[in-house]
Amino acid sequence: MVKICCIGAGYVGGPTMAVIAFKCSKVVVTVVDISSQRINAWNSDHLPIYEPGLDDVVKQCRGKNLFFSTEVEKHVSEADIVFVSVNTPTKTHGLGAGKAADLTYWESAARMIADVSKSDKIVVEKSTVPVKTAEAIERILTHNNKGINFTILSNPEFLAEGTAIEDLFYPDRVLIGGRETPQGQKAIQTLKEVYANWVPVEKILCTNLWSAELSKLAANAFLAQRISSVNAMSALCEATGADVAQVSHSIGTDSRIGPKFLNASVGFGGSCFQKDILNLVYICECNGLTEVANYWKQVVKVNDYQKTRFVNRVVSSMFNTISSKKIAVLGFAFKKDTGDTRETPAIDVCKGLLGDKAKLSIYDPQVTEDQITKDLSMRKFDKDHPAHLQPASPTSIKQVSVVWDAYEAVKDAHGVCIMTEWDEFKKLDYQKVFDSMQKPAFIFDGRNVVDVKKAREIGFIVYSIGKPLDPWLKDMPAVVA
Ligand SMILES: NC(=O)C1=CN([C@@H]2O[C@H](COP(=O)(O)OP(=O)(O)OC[C@H]3O[C@@H](n4cnc5c(N)ncnc54)[C@H](O)[C@@H]3O)[C@@H](O)[C@H]2O)C=CC1
Ligand SMILES: O=C(O)[C@H]1O[C@H](OP(=O)(O)OP(=O)(O)OC[C@H]2O[C@@H](n3ccc(=O)[nH]c3=O)[C@H](O)[C@@H]2O)[C@H](O)[C@@H](O)[C@@H]1O
Repeated sequence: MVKICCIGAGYVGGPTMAVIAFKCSKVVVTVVDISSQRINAWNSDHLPIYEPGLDDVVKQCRGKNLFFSTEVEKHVSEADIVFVSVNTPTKTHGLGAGKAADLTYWESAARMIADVSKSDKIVVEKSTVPVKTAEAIERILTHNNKGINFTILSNPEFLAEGTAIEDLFYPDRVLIGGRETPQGQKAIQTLKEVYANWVPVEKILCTNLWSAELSKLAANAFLAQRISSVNAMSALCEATGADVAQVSHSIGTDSRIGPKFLNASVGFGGSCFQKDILNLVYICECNGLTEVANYWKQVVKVNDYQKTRFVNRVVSSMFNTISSKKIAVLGFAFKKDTGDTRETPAIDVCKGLLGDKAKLSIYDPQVTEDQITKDLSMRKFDKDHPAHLQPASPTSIKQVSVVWDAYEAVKDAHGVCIMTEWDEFKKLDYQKVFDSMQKPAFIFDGRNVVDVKKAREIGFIVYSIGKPLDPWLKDMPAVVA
């Protein structure tokens, strides 16, 4: 029986290991974490993350060949293959602060593996790491040379939150990078055999270590770049009367461009796109590639511009002041079907609105009040560190209330900002919403979920990203400097 241990029971470690256990009955998988709270949740009926289909998979294997434990050292020492899926956030201080990846958690995991191991192991980079990390990790693993062979592989994860189980069941590809040595190739083969239990072999791509590490950063950069490209177009659409949905459809039917990832929005969020691009920028700068670094930096800049543009639309539309006005914020998660709020555009938009002294009433079906309060009081980049390093009890913010119903949020509001494309926001009774709001009633749709024509017929003044502007908004400046 192959024994797998995964260090890090987060959004990646939890679902990926659950699927490996589910698909490979002959493999025993143990997921370990320093956070006992997280492990307890994995062992309970209320899993620590919301992900469609995850509950079923976990229930079917937990206690059979899938285990969650805080006994990190014990399970690492017993494993044949150790996946490392810990946080790799953006550095907040020191050299490379605000750009470079913080490898503190990875390094401490690697040191622990080296210290507790008594047998040969394959160590798999599951976290997203800078290219060449494997070299540093190899040095750490072999520092106290006890005669144990560690073979390092890079096996980056491409799942997206909200569709993690589907992505893991039917991946576009699985990528495994290893050293071009007999030992490296043998390790690739061992990991390949695990995935081959359910992934067609032609979809398992094998490369050298550096290609695998860099491919992950490149994939996220390309995906984010598409969103920034379409968002840049959305600004031009608003200025010219073109409709960004029509433009996206028109260009997406070109098979060379393709239709996916062309939805204009208030900006991309999530724990990875920004951090991975900043990391890529830093690596380029370190290699003296300033022009290349600047090229990728622009993807993040346009994303920030899109959020600022949105806030400025809200303020300028509402007579240039939102001071003391109630604004309903529908959705806080960075996308639908997840409760994850890391780097969600809602944080920057809410902070922008609060900066103009608005009163916010926030509703998200999956995000707790505690989480929202934490997010709005935390510094940028702090969010992606392990939970035990984050502020314990955030102080509530006077101007913000969090409610558990969309209709409650919009009651007496002057404006509604839609921040997440939850299906339920498409199905709201917008006549009822309109009736309960102050007039004129505004909708600012950051996700293009509202039927603009219908909403205007009801009487709303509607701003929808990249759509032809409401006559009310036409002469308002899109971005106030
Ligand atoms: N969230 C996502 O959708 C994706 C994330 N990734 C990458 O995967 C990595 C992990 O991301 P997430 O799962 O989202 O992070 P996460 O924050 O949800 O999970 C990381 C876990 O590692 C634990 N941890 C940290 N140091 C530890 C140590 N020394 N020993 C034991 N446990 C430790 C933390 O307590 C935490 O529970 C990151 O590098 C990320 O870039 C890659 C693809 C998708
Ligand atoms: O490395 C990672 O963490 C993962 O990052 C993304 O996955 P994720 O962030 O979970 O979700 P996405 O579906 O990519 O959405 C990211 C953000 O872009 C936004 N988005 C996405 C698509 C689009 O057309 N427009 C748009 O604004 C989403 O609303 C969301 O805020 C990638 O899609 C995954 O392949 C990758 O593994």
